[in-house]
Amino acid sequence: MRYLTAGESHGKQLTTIIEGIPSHLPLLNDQINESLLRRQGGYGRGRRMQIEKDLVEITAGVRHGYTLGSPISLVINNDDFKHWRNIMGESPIPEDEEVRRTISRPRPGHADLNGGMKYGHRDLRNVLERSSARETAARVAAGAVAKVLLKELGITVGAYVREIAGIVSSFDESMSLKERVDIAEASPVRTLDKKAEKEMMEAIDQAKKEGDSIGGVVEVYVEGMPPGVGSYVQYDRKLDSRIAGSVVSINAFKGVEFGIGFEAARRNGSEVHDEIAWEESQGYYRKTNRLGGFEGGMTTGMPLIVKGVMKPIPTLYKPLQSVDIETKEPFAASIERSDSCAVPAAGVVMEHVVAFELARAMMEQFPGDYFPRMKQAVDAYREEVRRF
Ligand SMILES: Cc1cc2nc3c(=O)[nH]c(=O)nc-3n(C[C@H](O)[C@H](O)[C@H](O)COP(=O)(O)O)c2cc1C
Ligand SMILES: C=C(O[C@@H]1CC(C(=O)O)=C[C@@H](OP(=O)(O)O)[C@H]1O)C(=O)O
Repeated sequence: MRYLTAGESHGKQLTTIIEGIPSHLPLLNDQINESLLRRQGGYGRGRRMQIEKDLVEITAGVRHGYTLGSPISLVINNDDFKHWRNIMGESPIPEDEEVRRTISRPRPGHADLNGGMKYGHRDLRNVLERSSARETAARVAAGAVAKVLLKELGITVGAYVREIAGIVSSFDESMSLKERVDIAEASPVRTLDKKAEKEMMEAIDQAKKEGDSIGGVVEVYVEGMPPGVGSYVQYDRKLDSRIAGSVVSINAFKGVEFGIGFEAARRNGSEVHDEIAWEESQGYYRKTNRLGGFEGGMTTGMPLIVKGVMKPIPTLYKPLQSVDIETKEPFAASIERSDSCAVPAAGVVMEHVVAFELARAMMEQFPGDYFPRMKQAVDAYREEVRRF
């Protein structure tokens, strides 16, 4: 199972093609739209999100609300395109520089300069348009389909914000995923701690006022993964490693932690590893879940806990120094609009990116052409390993 996306930030539309989803999976636009809407929200977003209303059109692979087993194609329109029609080149290159809005000033922290050198684009807009996190809408669409598949298999995935600008949320870690998600979705910064929520919102306001930006940490929590998904036998089949790669592939994500994460480096082994127990109704389980649900590149059957670290947004209203590639003169970047904090939205992106990797691993492990057959195999496997 794999997916590809295409589309420029201010181009006509975003396209996602997913291959490998089994047939006979119930799938409706609304399930994808709910995810797209969530990604657009969150305190700290800029003006662009007031222009867009992300809605998916399923253009292939589904009939009468069920998947066909053929590639699924999803399209999301960019409403902002109407303002960018000339600039994005529907007609021949306009003479007027004002209309062309050519970019020769690379923004620190973005793909602009490296991408320009690599692809020979002297108009850095050709880099910016594709490297923009607008593309994450297309990835969320793919992840939303993966979430539908996982849910039918009894696997649920959610996300919330753990930290913004050094303000750390604390909460009762025995809460179920449903409890966590219900609280997060009611919070403007998608966090589980009311006190931290207020401080996080103040920090976003403050950063905005100062023309600065801030980052944070989001956490994805997964219930219902059977044990033994992924593999230890080959490096590229280790599920934790695949998840780490997919998280860092999200724009502005710079790190990943599983369970207690980097804290493991500071503790003794007895305070890190999770003791094993068995009980008739649930089978094998761990008495704690400090390793976040992974051992040996495979799931343990405990909830998965994955953190992603997002750097502050690189576009700052208080501009950073850079160099104009035409004149080689220094300049201070000028800004039209930007998010000041996209951590709450990025949590939704991470949830969907992780969901896709999990669905992919399930598809590799269980027969995946016809969904009812796959479900049967997953149920039989759950029963087998409970008694192992
Ligand atoms: C949901 C989301 C929204 C973002 N919004 C902005 C933005 O408004 N302005 C900006 O400069 N960067 C924004 N970014 C981050 C940039 O896209 C990212 O830093 C850039 O593409 C460079 O990639 P890198 O940080 O992974 O190296 C956003 C990222 C995400 C995940
Ligand atoms: C469009 C989205 O995010 C964009 C991501 C982004 C960037 O540089 O990554 C820059 C901004 O784009 P614009 O310059 O058009 O305002 C954000 O709005 C989105 O999330 O859908």
